[in-house]
Amino acid sequence: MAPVPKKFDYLVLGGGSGGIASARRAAEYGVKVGLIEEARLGGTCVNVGCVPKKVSWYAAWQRELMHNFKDYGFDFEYKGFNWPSFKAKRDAYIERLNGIYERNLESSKVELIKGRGRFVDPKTIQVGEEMYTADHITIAVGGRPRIPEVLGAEFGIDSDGFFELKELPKKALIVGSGYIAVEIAGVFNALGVDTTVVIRKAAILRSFEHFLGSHLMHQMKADGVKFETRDSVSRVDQDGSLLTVTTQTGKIIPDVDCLLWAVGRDPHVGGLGLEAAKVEQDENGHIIVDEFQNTSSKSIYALGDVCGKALLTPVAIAAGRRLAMRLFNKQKDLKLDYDNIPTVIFSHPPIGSIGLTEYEARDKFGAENVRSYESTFNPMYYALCERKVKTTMKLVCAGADEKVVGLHMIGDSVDEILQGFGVAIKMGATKSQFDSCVAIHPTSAEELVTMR
Ligand SMILES: Cc1cc2nc3c(=O)[nH]c(=O)nc-3n(C[C@H](O)[C@H](O)[C@H](O)COP(=O)(O)OP(=O)(O)OC[C@H]3O[C@@H](n4cnc5c(N)ncnc54)[C@H](O)[C@@H]3O)c2cc1C
Ligand SMILES: NC(=O)C1=CN([C@@H]2O[C@H](COP(=O)(O)OP(=O)(O)OC[C@H]3O[C@@H](n4cnc5c(N)ncnc54)[C@H](OP(=O)(O)O)[C@@H]3O)[C@@H](O)[C@H]2O)C=CC1
Ligand SMILES: N[C@@H](CCC(=O)N[C@@H](CSSC[C@H](NC(=O)CC[C@H](N)C(=O)O)C(=O)NCC(=O)O)C(=O)NCC(=O)O)C(=O)O
Repeated sequence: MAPVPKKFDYLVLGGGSGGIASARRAAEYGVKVGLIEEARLGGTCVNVGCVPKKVSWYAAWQRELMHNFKDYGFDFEYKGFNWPSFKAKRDAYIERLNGIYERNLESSKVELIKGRGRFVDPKTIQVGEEMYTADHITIAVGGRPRIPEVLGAEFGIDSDGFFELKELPKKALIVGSGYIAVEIAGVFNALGVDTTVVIRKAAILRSFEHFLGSHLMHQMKADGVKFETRDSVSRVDQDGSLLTVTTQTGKIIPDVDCLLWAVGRDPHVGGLGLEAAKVEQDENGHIIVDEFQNTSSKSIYALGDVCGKALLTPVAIAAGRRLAMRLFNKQKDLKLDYDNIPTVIFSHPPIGSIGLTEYEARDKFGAENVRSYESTFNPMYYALCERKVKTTMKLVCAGADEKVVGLHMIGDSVDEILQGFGVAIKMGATKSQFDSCVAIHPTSAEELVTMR
């Protein structure tokens, strides 16, 4: 006889950024919540994403600062970097976070169900031998790295593998041109790895405002990163611990000790029983949702990376919390506004972007109604330094009142500058309102309120 399902008010499938946030917020309203997680709590962000990535970025940043120590008068000699020691400390931090998240669930009275969940029908999820049911079910199972179909692709690693590396490679080849490719290339290069990025087109970060990718590529090259453009990997051969990579245009790249695929991510939906749940997916496997995170199946919702839109932790968290408030706190019209989501690429230097690119603004408002302001400068930090890293900032404005509809920037500290300006843009600020705020001098951010 099939076991009697254990009943919850709210079941969340996936204990990553969106799932945890939604489950804990729902529990605040006194409902009985279960959270199903098959791996380490915290999901991609905590375990193999934002958190260990940002810590790695900080390590690379320390190394970059050292290049300027002499220029600032310090008697300094670089003696090397101990990756195993750094990795051990980074791993210990993640383990601490896993524990904090488990205790947070306990204190929120969310029941953690460990194991892989699978729908058997639209109301029931099976985990191992147990069955669970709920009035409302949210799918927040995230995504996983995509591996291209290339002969010998299995000899490469993905971003998950990057965080497992026991030693720093000597010669790395990174395939891809998006967030992960440029972030990991930046870390490797700063830490002394011979780094090449293979891109199938001529530019990186092509979905962003054009100058961001070109400026970053210029700086990465100046810092020693090599690019193979308009090319792709056609086969990979292993010879002992080293790889030989052959490209479509016939280049042979020998002695590679780390080949890393960074060509996008796919929704983690295999074996989830979405058909049994009557949950529809798009042609890429992403779960189709409406603006309230409702799927095609009544009382089943989906959010975060599995929906394929704005794959960012704060997006998953915000959608999860709003959904819980809509379902359990009578905020029946609450939903996440996916417009003007700020995003940062932790490259070297970092990139910050929100809103429309200039092309998108021209398309939307007509070229005659769009005006852009741009500023490129050497931040004062580099005034005494031989090595210069330029900053560029661009405001895209539309309409007679010059509403700021896009802000794009690359340079030191833009990662921290963007959040506050994001608030202003979300509030509908105009260029003259930007200018009405007196500058803070000397900072990079002041450029944004003094542009002409
Ligand atoms: C290398 C990297 C760096 C990143 N850096 C940033 C960054 O700096 N800033 C940022 O905003 N975003 C960043 N992201 C993106 C961010 O990590 C994701 O957008 C975010 O984690 C998505 O949250 P989620 O809840 O949708 O899914 P996830 O966090 O992926 O959580 C899904 C969870 O569901 C579990 N699961 C899956 N299937 C099942 C099942 N059947 N049963 C039980 N459990 C299941 C998984 O084990 C996982 O724990 C990065 C991503 C990567 C890969
Ligand atoms: N800082 C942050 O907030 C971070 C966020 N993330 C999130 O995770 C998502 C996934 O990251 P990522 O994996 O970098 O994916 P992205 O979507 O950012 O970039 C992948 C790029 O790789 C190129 N590509 C695709 N297929 C191939 C192929 N077969 N061969 C060569 N190149 C290919 C494409 O660019 P082209 O068409 O130009 O070739 C594509 O845009 C990001 O979109 C982001 O939302 C990830 C890391 C950091
Ligand atoms: N802005 C700080 C962030 C520090 C921070 O958030 N640290 C986290 C680790 S990153 S943990 C990864 C990510 N957290 C966040 O994105 C932070 C969320 C923000 N504080 C908020 O509440 O909205 C996440 O997946 N959250 C899901 C959730 O919490 O529901 C932590 O220590 N957390 C312990 C705790 O929460 O007690 C920084 O960058 O230094």
